[in-house]
Amino acid sequence: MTIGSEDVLACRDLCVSLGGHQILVDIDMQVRRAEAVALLGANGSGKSTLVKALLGLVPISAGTVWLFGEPLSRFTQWQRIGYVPQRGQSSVANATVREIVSTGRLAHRRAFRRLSATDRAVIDESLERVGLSARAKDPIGILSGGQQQRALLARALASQAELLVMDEPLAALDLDTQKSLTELFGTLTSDGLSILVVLHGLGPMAQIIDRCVMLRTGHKVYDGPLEPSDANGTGGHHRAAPGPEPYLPDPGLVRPLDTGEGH
Ligand SMILES: Nc1ncnc2c1ncn2[C@@H]1O[C@H](COP(=O)(O)OP(=O)(O)OP(=O)(O)O)[C@@H](O)[C@H]1O
Repeated sequence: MTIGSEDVLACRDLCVSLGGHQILVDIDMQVRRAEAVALLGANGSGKSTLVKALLGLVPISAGTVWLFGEPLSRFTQWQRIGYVPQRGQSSVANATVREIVSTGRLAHRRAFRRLSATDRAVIDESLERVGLSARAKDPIGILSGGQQQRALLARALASQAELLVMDEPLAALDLDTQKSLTELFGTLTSDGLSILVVLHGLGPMAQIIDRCVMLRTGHKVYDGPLEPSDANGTGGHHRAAPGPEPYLPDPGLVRPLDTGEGH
């Protein structure tokens, strides 16, 4: 089985079982270079599990994952991937914000070497980009939830990865911050960064998402582009939480149900 030369991430027939239950069933998907793909679906549909399986963080029961063209089992270039886990999964309360962001540079440093001037500049710029420069010396544990999320994003930015995998990165962030980070992600994808992002609602991210993959009870039920009318971001919540009725594989499902505009 071959994968596309532009694919930075791909999986075929991916199955995951946890605790005796099959969580993901025969998932095929890919993320291409410079593409931003949203992973959508109701609570418990398997989005986080899929992301973790793609990164080798949970065991795969069947199927294959490729990262940058290498099978997951042989992949070693983890510096090419930045991962922003779901909030609350990676807090180290006593570390300072700067220390957390500095760990994003680990893959670039040689063992036992201090941070280089380049490392420090990248860390400073990453803190600046998420608006946390003034909080750099604070222990991360005293920051608000949204500020902690920004620190995790800064760590991913500091890694200068080619693929960012993010699990609800904008949850708990105010709208202005969501917009400015979306703008930043848009600039980075224009420069060749690829993004796979778990979202509950598209919100401002609709502006930069090229394609969405929707899961329902562990099955992929949609993989396609956003409709042009989705670019205003109003449709995401409807898209992210399909109702209990049988799924119709119709891209119309990704159309906003209520744009709030009168007739
Ligand atoms: N370690 C585990 N053992 C057993 N079941 C698990 C485990 N991890 C996840 N699950 C189950 O897998 C299903 C999918 O969970 P997952 O966290 O992937 O969903 P999600 O789509 O990311 O949900 P949410 O939108 O609520 O974050 C859920 O029913 C969950 O209970």
